[in-house]
Amino acid sequence: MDYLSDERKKSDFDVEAMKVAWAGSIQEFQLSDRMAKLVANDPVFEKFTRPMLGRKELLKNTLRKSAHAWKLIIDLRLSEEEAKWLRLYVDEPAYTDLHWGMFIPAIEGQGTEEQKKKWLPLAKKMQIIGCYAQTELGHGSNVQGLETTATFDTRTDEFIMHSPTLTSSKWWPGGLGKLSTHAVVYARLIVGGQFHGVHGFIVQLRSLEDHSPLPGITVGDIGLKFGNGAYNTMDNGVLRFDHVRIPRNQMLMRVSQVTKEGKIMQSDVPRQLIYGTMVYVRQTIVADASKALSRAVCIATRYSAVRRQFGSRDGGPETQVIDYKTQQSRLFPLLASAYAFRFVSEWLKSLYLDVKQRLEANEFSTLPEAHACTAGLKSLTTTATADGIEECRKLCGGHGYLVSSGLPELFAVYIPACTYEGDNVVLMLQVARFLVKTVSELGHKKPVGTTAYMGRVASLMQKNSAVQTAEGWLNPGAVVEAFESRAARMAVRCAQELAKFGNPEEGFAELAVDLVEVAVSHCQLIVVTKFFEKLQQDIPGKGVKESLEVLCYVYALFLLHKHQGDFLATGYLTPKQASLANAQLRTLYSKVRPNAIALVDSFSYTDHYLGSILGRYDGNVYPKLYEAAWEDPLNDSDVIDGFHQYVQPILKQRLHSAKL
Ligand SMILES: CCCCC/C=C\C/C=C\C/C=C\C/C=C\CCCC(=O)SCCNC(=O)CCNC(=O)[C@H](O)C(C)(C)COP(=O)(O)OP(=O)(O)OC[C@H]1O[C@@H](n2cnc3c(N)ncnc32)[C@H](O)[C@@H]1OP(=O)(O)O
Ligand SMILES: Cc1cc2nc3c(=O)[nH]c(=O)nc-3n(C[C@H](O)[C@H](O)[C@H](O)COP(=O)(O)OP(=O)(O)OC[C@H]3O[C@@H](n4cnc5c(N)ncnc54)[C@H](O)[C@@H]3O)c2cc1C
Repeated sequence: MDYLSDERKKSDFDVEAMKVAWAGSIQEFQLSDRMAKLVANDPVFEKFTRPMLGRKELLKNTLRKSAHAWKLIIDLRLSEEEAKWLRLYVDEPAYTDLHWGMFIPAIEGQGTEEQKKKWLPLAKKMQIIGCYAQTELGHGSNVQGLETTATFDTRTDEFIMHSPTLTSSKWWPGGLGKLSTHAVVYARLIVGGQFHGVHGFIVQLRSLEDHSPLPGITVGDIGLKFGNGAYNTMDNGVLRFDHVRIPRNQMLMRVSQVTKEGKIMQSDVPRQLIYGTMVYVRQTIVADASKALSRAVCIATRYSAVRRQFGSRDGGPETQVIDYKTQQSRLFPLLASAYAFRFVSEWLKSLYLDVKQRLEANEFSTLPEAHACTAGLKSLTTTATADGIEECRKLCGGHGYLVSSGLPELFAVYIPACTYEGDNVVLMLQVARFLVKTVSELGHKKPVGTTAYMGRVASLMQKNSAVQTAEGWLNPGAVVEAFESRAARMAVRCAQELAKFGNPEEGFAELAVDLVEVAVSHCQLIVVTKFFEKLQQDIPGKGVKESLEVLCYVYALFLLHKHQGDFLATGYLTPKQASLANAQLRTLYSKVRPNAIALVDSFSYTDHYLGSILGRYDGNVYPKLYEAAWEDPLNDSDVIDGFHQYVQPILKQRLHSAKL
């Protein structure tokens, strides 16, 4: 029985076409759908018992699933793209994420042709397992502050890898703790007693025979992390070197080379390319944000349609909680954000692929913009997603707190995304630096790409919003101009404040809070703009484009409402115009309402991937919650172990004293 069938009938767009729009293309949809079903129908990938397992069992279970996934990849001859989807739907962080997601990309991006030829075939056949060992106990954000050393020894043509202090211990790398045989280790290069910056080195950590650590290497897991199950399926590790020698050709040498004689040769490649793997992963994290947020929203939306509370008339049904305006005002902006992040990630991927191609042809001019966009959007989308998952939990009331709602585990797995691959504040400060530089160069350099609007700063500073009615906000030009003006005005105001400081670094440090706000407003503008640009494309299917248009306005006007202080303080909007935007937002929520279930069905998630009783496709929530409670191990017996030993004596004592 489909308890949500009435809801599904209310929608006025073609869900199958929306699934394609969400996936990006029919090919991508079919590929993803095939992999989702493959995983959902395979009992090895069951995940409901995960939060009940102890750490050792949990990790062993992950290894079993990863081995099974690898077997499927080989047996079914899956492409790299199919394998990526398969791992995503297995939905369990594992050492393989870092092997495929960072170790291999680091070699691809920073290795020479010769190094790629040697290491990539081994890695891609999984004859070696690698991780990305950058962060240390003492430093993560400050990469230049890393303390591990790689000292060149001209006599033996080797580097000596060493951990000189406790704080130089590598600390956090996923896959390092128990599984990696190799790592790309980031260390200070020392040649002839001189420090030559941080570089990547391929280091073997464990024997390929018996997996024991090689001489001079101390390695282990850093311990339990937040939440049951969740990210504890990953062996984040600690690593120390005691004068471990590696051949010279294991330094990744695309950026700088060290010759046999101990000479440093710089190629034309900028040294920022050493940070290139982070740019790549940040871009994938934006795509993952839309997946994580859409999962939470799918659960909260379906449950909000099932759940009824108050409002019964003449004994009739109570009100579905999704019909409360307050519920809509919390839920629908998240639904719109999931779509917005999906489309901005699509754009970011194309920007990244373009930069990658240029880098391969030794053309580096677009790297700073790629860095700013990946850093800023990673920060913006992960912050919103982490907060959004928690909001979805609250939107599900008490039942959202049950592990079987799927939300606690999703939250626990997701929140480190605000920290890993760059702390979100540190990353916004990078965007701010980029914007300050752009503003300072306005006189002699025309801004391009996502900062092109800064070129119109003079007019953006003067012109105020012309919106007169609530309907007036349903105009892409009016909305985009509002976001451009706000970002440009905030940037200029900050630049003026900065100019008051004699020392720019001192000014940057003092005004950091305002600078982060400028960076956030710039990144929000990017997301809004890319959503409108998406709507200019051909999007087939009855009502699909219209529904997306509604979501685009919900996203933009929700932000405008939330940050109306900025829009008012910069003088671009009047209080009346801000309240017209809010009135329009209420109308838009009413347009989303009948389509809400269809909009989350369009994510095409299997019940397996959602992992939530509240978010079940058929809406059969209460009987399944009731059933699941009885499956809890505590309910194996009526009287639990420990009762007779610890509780009964207390009860008896009370009875005894009561008699007295
Ligand atoms: C179940 C639900 C689904 C959830 C799915 C979950 C996960 C899936 C996601 C992904 C899959 C893979 C793995 C999963 C999980 C975890 C992986 C985590 C791995 C890690 O966690 S791995 C460590 C990452 N660790 C960092 O992230 C450190 C952050 N810290 C930095 O990144 C730098 O340290 C910085 C930038 C703060 C300071 O750098 P600095 O000290 O050099 O100083 P400065 O600021 O002066 O920069 C000098 C010049 O370089 C330019 N520049 C900087 N960065 C650049 C870049 N990347 N590209 C190009 N240019 C760049 C600047 O723009 C400037 O340019 P200019 O001179 O022109 O102004
Ligand atoms: C689950 C998980 C997986 C990880 N996987 C890996 C991995 O595979 N490989 C790897 O190498 N690393 C990994 N990391 C490490 C991760 O990349 C770092 O933790 C991250 O980059 C943040 O650095 P940090 O820990 O040094 O934070 P810190 O920089 O110490 O942050 C602490 C606080 O200081 C603030 N702060 C720091 N610098 C500034 C500044 N300049 N201005 C203002 N505020 C500042 C931050 O905003 C934050 O509030 C992982 C981390 C986690 C949690």
